[in-house]
Formats: sequence, structure tokens, C-alpha cells
Amino acid sequence: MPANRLAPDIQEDADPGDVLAAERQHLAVSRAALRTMREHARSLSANAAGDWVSQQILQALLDERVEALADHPDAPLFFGRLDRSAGDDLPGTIYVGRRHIHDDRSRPLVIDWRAPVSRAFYQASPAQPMDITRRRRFGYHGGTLTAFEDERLDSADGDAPAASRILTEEIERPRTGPMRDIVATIQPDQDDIVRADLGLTVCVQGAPGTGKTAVGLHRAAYLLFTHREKLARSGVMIVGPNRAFLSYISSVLPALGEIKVEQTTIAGLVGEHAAPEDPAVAALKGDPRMARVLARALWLHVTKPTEGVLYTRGASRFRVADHEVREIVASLRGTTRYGPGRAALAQRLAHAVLVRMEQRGESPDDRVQDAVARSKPVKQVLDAVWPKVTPEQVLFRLLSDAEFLERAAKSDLEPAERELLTWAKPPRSHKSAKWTAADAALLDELADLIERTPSIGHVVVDEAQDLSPMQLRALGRRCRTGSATVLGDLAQGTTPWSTRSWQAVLTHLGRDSGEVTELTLGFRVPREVLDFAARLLPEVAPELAVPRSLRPGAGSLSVRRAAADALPAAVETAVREALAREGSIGVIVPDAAVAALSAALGAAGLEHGVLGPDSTGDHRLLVVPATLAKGLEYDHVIVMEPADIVAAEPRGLARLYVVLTRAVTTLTVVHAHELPAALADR
Ligand SMILES: Nc1ncnc2c1ncn2[C@@H]1O[C@H](COP(=O)(O)OP(=O)(O)OP(=O)(O)O)[C@@H](O)[C@H]1O
Repeated sequence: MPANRLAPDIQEDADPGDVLAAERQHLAVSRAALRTMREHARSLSANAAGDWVSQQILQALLDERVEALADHPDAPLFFGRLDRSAGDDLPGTIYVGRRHIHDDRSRPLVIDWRAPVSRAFYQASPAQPMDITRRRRFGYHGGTLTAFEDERLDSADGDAPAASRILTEEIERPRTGPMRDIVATIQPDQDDIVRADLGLTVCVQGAPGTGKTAVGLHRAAYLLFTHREKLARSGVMIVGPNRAFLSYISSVLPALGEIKVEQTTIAGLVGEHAAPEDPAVAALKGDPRMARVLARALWLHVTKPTEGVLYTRGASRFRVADHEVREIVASLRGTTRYGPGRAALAQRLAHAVLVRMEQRGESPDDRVQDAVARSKPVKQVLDAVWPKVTPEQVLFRLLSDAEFLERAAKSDLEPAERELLTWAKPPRSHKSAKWTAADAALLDELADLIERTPSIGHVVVDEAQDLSPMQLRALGRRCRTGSATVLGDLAQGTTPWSTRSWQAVLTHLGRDSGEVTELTLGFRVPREVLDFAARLLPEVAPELAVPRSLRPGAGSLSVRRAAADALPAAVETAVREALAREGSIGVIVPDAAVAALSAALGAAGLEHGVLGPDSTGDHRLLVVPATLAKGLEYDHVIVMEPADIVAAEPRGLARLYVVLTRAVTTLTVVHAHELPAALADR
């Protein structure tokens, strides 16, 4: 094989069977090379590192490398091939795959999909061939290469870009188990988002199933590849709506060779507090005005000094007058965070004492200054003027002391709002307080006002429309550099504080200049089902365009009415029909009906799991509470009693829109009560 041609020699006019055989051979060679790379990584010893700690670190890195080089039997090593005419020093033919694979002379057999040269696989078109003469896509069954499909881009013989069968089949492949990667079929507009610059805040509005989550995960993988060193230090984090969702997406990044990405929820980030709360109070606590109220509440703890410092050493007494202490405090107030401000005050008071010592001819050094800063007289002034406080103490005082709240709120909150915020029955102390999810964001804000929150290299936020301004601020301070990917759908907002505008989201994140991109083509939901669900849009998000689906899916929708007492039986029938077909089944029901329906299915001998906030949901048949369905998908979705789903919460129609858009192949709606008006007139 010549050096610039690391591909099998295939004649232009070869028989397709021979081409397939040659490509399979290249796959076998690549597999063997990957095994060798892995064995090599395994043979490396951490002993070369000098000390024990470095050895442990090196060993962990080597283990990671070995793990990243694992060959997943079901994931093809390459899915595309490009024949290039670029005339650069890269090979004329490249194979695009999940990771880089080289032979024993370091020549590339497969090139990582994230490498710049691979971009043409996703973006080249007859109009813009990007120096590609031919793009080949490969079809797989498990790990076996079964088909290929060529597209000429030099277009001498005028190939029209026909719909790719391999692409269609990949999109139509039934879903089982957790989400899988889409590297083989990323679309050009998705690829633009995946490869956007690290420094940008990219915000994506997308209808259900347009691939927002998939794009966010692939973007994380792309950034880690492209800015490996920088992000290895500063980290990448994915923030999703709940643990069930995280478990659903958990295998995508490892399949792409990225095993070091933290995946968490907003609660995982700001604190897992979850005491129940009136939605109106929660919404008010999520309001951005709370940021000003909290800042004032914290700084109200700094009071005007009434006494100076009297420091005694042996027979000598050194006095710093109260007016001087006042000047020092005034000069520090508002110029630093609260915690460093307190530390600085101690040092400045100590310095003032040292100046007195010098005036008396002494020459104290830094150690003396530190000792004075820690001394009792300085600490007494410190505790009186700039006391040490925790976020919990401040919030406790704010929510339990109406007079303090009034001082902190000034004109930011109306009297009625202050009343709403104040605890009717305050707990005895901050230690016994039962904090809510909304409180968690307030505590996080206070913690940052006290000590700076460390920032992360890149943050991907999914279902961002559901976050309150205060939660968005919590995220914004974790990506101060502005490197973030913000994903969501305004129509799927179900929290009391769900946003109506991406501009507002960006502002709360602290980014006024982020880009908002829209994904409009649905890959999940069949057209018939999406059109049905979209009838709710004029009510839930009239400003949004009606989503389009790539998938026709004729016969995918069935709406069935049953008598109230026959409802479980009707669900059972739908379940049995779905079980006769291929793929996963989600029975999405009002939260209050989960236990009863699960019991009914059990009594009917239908083995199933029940999705919980922390469960992995690895049964083929799952009962899913409506409030946990967000972000998930099932081949066959059975929705029970939409009217009850709508009635269960203030933004119930948006919840129903989420629920109706989870289906990949079929949606069966089973109801006894009237359907919401928009769905009823068919
Ligand atoms: N380019 C693609 N090729 C193949 N499948 C794709 C592509 N883009 C998205 N998909 C698939 O479409 C489905 C929906 O994707 P995803 O969950 O990322 O959408 P979403 O926009 O986050 O949806 P939702 O808003 O409903 O949560 C997934 O199964 C995903 O793998």
C-alpha cells in the first residue's frame, strides 16, 4: 500500500461484492490494529513516574487510555469513507470512525470523526464538494459491515443527492435500552453546532426529537477532542433534568471514547434539597430580583464599627481608633466577595496595629502581622463588624425575619411578595430548616457572594427552558468564560418559572451575546404523531414554528376512547399490541395513576418496570410518570388519560405536549375523559 493510500485497492468498476469484501478486510485490519494499540497501552508501566502520587496519577491515565481504546463489538469502528482530491499531505482516502486507529507505523487506518479532515463527511455536498470526489457510507448489523452506499460529489455524472437508505435505516432503527450516539448520521446543521468554537455560548431552540440532546453530547465529545489539554484541566459538565434522563444518556459519551465527563442535574450542582413548596413561592424565589435581595441581605451583616482595636503586647498597648476601623471597612465593602473581604479586614486591622508598632520604633515582620490578624482583639472587632456567616444562616434570617427581609428587599419586592417569602412557621434554626429546590439556588448564590465558585471549562445544559433565572445564574457562574451549550424547547417548559425567551436565558447566564440557533427537523416522532401533538402549540408556545418530521410514519397514531372502568383494560390491550412488535414500550400516565396502573399490569401478568427519579428503567415495558418523561423516547408510547395529565399541574398542556412527543414508531392515546379541546376535533 503506498504511504498516501491506507485503504484497500479497490478498482473503480469493481463488483459491489468485491468492494464489500475489501472494505470488510479494512475493518478487520483496523480491528486488529486497535487491539494492538490497546495491548500497547496496557503494557505501559506507571513505574517510570518518580514518586508514589505521580505513579497513581499516571496509572489512572493509562487505565483511562486502555478503557478508551476498547472495541465495542456493536459499534462499527468506521462508518464512512472519503475519497479526496485535496492534494495536501493527508491520505487520498480516509475512513471516518469513532476514534483514531493507526497501524504499527503510525499511519492512520481510521480517522476520528472530530478531526478537521472528517468534517467534509458531514458537510460536503455537490454544491460544495470540499475536495471530496466520493463519500461512502457503511451499513452495519451489530459489528458486521453489511452494506455501502456511494455518493459522487465531483458530480461529473450528475448524481442527484438521493435520500440515503443507510441514513434512513439508522434513523428508523428501533430503540432499545439507553440512547446511542449519532456520529454516523450527524446532519450539516447539527454538525455546525457540534463544531462551534469553544469560547461561544451556543443556544439551541429545537422542537421535540430534533436532536438537541444528541448534539449537546456530541459537542462535548468534539470539544474534548479538539481542546483536550485545556478541558482535561478545567472539565466538561452535562446538566440534565433528572437522574432517569442522565442514565438514559449515560452511554453515549463512553461509546465515543469520552469517559471523563461529569453528568449531573441542577440539584446535583446546587444541592439536592427537595422539600415541597407552593409553586408561587418557588417561582418568586427563582426570580432574578432575588439576586439583589440576597446581596443586600449578606452585606447587611457588615455593620458600622463602634469600637476600635486595642492590642496589647507585654506592657505596650497599641490602639487603632474606631474612625480608622470605619474607614477600613468602608474601603473594603463591596470591593471583594464577603469571605475574602473579612480576611482582608483582619489583615488591614493588623497592618494598622503594625504601623503603630513602627511608630514606636519597633520593626515587626510579616509573622507579627499574621499573629495580630489572628489575635483576640482583632477577632472581636471582626466578629462584631464583619461576622463569619454561612449561606444557610443568611437565608434562614431572610425567610424567618420579616423586618430583615424588608431591609434587604428595599423596593425590589412588593409587600405581598415579602409576605409570600416569609415562612409561616419558621424552623428553630438554620440547622433544622428544610430547604426546597428553589432555596438551593438561593443558597448557591449566597455561597458565591461569600466565596467565588470555581468555573468549569464547558457546560452543556439540557432542557434549559425549565430552569429559573436563579438556577441559570448558578450555571452561569460555573462557566464564567462563556463556554456553554444551552439546549431546550420553549414549548416544553413545565416549571412555574419556565422561560419564554432564549434572550432572557442568556442574560441570566450572564451572556448577552450568545447565538441562538434553531433545529427544526425532527428525527424521532413520526409526522402523524408530531402533527397531532403540535395542535397544542398555539396554546403552549404560539410564537414557535410548527415542527417538521423527517419520518412519515403513516398509521403511527391511534386514539381510543374507553369507559372509565375499562381504561386499564384498554391500556393492557395497547400494551399487548406493542409487545407483539419490536422495540421499547413506554406507558406514560398521570403521576397519581402510576401505582394503580402498575398493579393492574402486574395482575394481568405483564412484566414491567416503573420509572422512578433515580431508576435506570431497563425493562422493555416501562410505566412512566408523566413528569419524568421529558427527554426520553420509546418505540411505542401509550398515553393514558391526557386530561388528567393536563389537570395535574399549572403548565399541564406543555406537559402533555412533552408526553405526546416521546414516540419513535407508534403513539396510542387511551382516554375515558374528554381530550383537551385542541386534540379532540380530529
Ligand atoms: N442526525 C441524526 N441521525 C440519527 N438519529 C438522530 C439524529 N439526530 C437525532 N437523532 C435521534 O433522534 C432522537 C431524538 O434526539 P434527541 O433526544 O437528541 O432530541 P431532542 O431534541 O433532545 O428531543 P426532546 O426535546 O424531545 O428531548 C434520538 O433517538 C436521536 O438519536
